[in-house]
Amino acid sequence: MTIGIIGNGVIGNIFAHYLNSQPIHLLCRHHNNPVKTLTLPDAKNALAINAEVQTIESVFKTCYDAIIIPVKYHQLDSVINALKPNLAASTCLILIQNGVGGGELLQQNFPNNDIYIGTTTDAGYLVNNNVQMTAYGRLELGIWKSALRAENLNHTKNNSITEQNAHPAIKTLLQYHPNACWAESVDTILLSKLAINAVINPLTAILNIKNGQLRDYPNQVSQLKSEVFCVLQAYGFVFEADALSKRIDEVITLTAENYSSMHQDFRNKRQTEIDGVLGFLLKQANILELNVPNIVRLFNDIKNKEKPR
Ligand SMILES: NC(=O)C1=CN([C@@H]2O[C@H](COP(=O)(O)OP(=O)(O)OC[C@H]3O[C@@H](n4cnc5c(N)ncnc54)[C@H](OP(=O)(O)O)[C@@H]3O)[C@@H](O)[C@H]2O)C=CC1
Ligand SMILES: CC(C)(CO)C(=O)C(=O)O
Repeated sequence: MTIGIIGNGVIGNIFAHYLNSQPIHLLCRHHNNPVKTLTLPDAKNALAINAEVQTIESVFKTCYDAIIIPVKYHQLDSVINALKPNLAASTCLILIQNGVGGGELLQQNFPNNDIYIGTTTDAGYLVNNNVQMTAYGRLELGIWKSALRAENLNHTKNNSITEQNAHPAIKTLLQYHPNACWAESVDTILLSKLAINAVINPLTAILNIKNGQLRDYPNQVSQLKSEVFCVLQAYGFVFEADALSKRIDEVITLTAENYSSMHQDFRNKRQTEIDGVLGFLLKQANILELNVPNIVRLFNDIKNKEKPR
C-alpha cells in the first residue's frame, strides 16, 4: 500500500512515524523540503522519518491508495487546487483537521473519492527541523457523510461503511496508531473535538500559556465551556455535558506540556484556525440568537491580532 501525506508538518510526521512499515510519500509544495526527524515524548534521541518527499503536483505519477491531509483549516483550498487535476478516483482521502467544514469542501471537489475524517489529540510542535511530539493522543476515524447539518446529525448516508468494510488504509491506520478507534458517527467526533479546541486553543493563544496551565484559569475555562456547550446543544448535537467537560479536562492534562496549534500559529504570527473553530460556533450562535460574550471576545481578540490574510 502506498500512502501520501500532504506536507511535512507536525501531525503528518507523527502519522508517518506510526506508518513507518508502509511506503510513505510526503507531498510538499516544493521538492527541496528535507525529511524531518521526530522526538517522541520523554525520549532523548530524535528518530529519522522513513519517507520520500515528492511535490504535490506530481501526485499523478504514483497510484496512491490513500492520501492523508493533515493541514490547517485555511490551507485546505490550496491542497484541493493542487490535487484536483491530478487525483485518481480510486485514492481514498483522509482529512485530519481541527475545526468544522473541511469534509464538505472535499466532498464538493472530489465527489467520486472515498472520504474519511479523523480527529486526533496527538500533539507536538516544530523545533528547527525536528518534530517534538509532546503527547500520544487518541485518533478517531469515521466515514464522512454529506453535509454537517443539524438535521443530518446521526443519520449517516454512508452507514453501510463500517470498521469491517472500511478502506484498507483506514484499517492500516487503526492498526498502527497506538490509540485509534473507529467512530460510527463522524459528526460526534468532529463536534466533540470542536468543543475541545474551542476551549483550549483560543485561551492558550491569548493567555500565552501551555495547555496544562489552563488549570490555573478555572473560571475562564468554565465560562467558555458553558457557552460552547450551549451553542452545540442548540445546534442539535446530543451529548453528555459532564462527560464532554471531563474529556476537555483530560485533554488539558494529557497535553499539559503542549503549546496548542493555535498558540503556535498566533505567537509565530501565522494565520490561525479560528474561523473553523470559534468562527463556526459564532455563526451558529448568531443564527440561533444566543448570547456568547466570551466566544465573541476571544474570536475578536484573535482575529484582530493574527497575521492578516
Ligand atoms: N500540532 C498539534 O499539536 C495538533 C494539530 N492538530 C491539527 O492538525 C492539523 C495539522 O496541524 P499541524 O500538523 O500542526 O500543521 P503544520 O503547519 O505543522 O503542517 C501542515 C503542513 O501542511 C503543508 N501544506 C499546507 N498546504 C499545502 C499545500 N497546498 N501543498 C503542500 N503542502 C501543504 C504545510 O506546508 P508549508 O509549511 O509549506 O505551508 C505543512 O507542512 C490542523 O488542523 C491542526 O489544528 C490537531 C491536534 C494537535
Ligand atoms: C489536542 C490539542 C488541544 C493539543 O494541543 C489540539 O488539537 C491542538 O493543539 O490543536
